[in-house]
Amino acid sequence: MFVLVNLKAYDCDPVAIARAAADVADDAGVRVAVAPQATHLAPVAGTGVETFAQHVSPTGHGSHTGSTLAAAVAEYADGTLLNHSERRLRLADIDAALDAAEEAGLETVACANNPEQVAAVAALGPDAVAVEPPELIGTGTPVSAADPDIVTGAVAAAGEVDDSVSVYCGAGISTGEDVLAARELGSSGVLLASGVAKADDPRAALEDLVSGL
Ligand SMILES: O=C(CO)COP(=O)(O)O
Repeated sequence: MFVLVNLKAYDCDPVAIARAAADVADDAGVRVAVAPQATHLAPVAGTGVETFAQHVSPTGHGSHTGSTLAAAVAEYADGTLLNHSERRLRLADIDAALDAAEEAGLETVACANNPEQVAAVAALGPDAVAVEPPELIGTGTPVSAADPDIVTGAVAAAGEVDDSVSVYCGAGISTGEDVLAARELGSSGVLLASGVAKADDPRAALEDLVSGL
C-alpha cells in the first residue's frame, strides 16, 4: 500500500511531518510520500521522504507567469497530484499536465470524484488515479466505510480502461483500520490530509496508518 499525505495549505510543519514520514516509511517498509506546498518541496525532499507536488501546470517552459513548471518541480519532487477536487482541471488540461509531468519524469496521481471520472482520467494514462468523493473530504468519515462501492467501482472502472493504472482512494481516511479497509476494497494506496496535517502528533498518526501493513 502507498500512503500519500497531502498537506494542502494546512497550518503545519512540513519538514517535521516529512521527517516523521521518512522514519515511518523506513521502519515499516511501506511507501509513504508527502505533498507540501510548492515552496516547501526542496526542504521536504531534503529530509529524504518521497515527495510529491500538489499540482503541476499543463504547460512547459515559456511565458507562463505564475505557473508551476513540472521540470522545476522535478528538481525536488518524485511525483505530483493532478486534478484534486480543490485544484480542479479541465479534461484537456489534465491531459497536458500529465504530458508535462511525464516529460519531467514525475510519477502522476490524478484525482477523480467517482468511478465514471476515474474511467475518463485513467484513459489519459496516469500512473495512478485516486478516487475521492469531495463531500467526504475533511469529514473524518472514511470513504471505505461511507461509500465502499465508490472504491470497488473505481477499481473496476480503471481496470476496464487500463489495468496498468493503480487505484488509490481518499477522503476521511485517518487510521490504520481505514487503510486496511481500503486495501480490502481493492485499492493499492490511500490519499489523505487532515488525519496527519491537523494531528496533534503527526508521527503517531503516521505510525497508526501503517500499523496493519
Ligand atoms: O483531499 C484529501 C487528500 O488529498 C482528503 O482529505 P482528508 O484526508 O482531510 O479527508
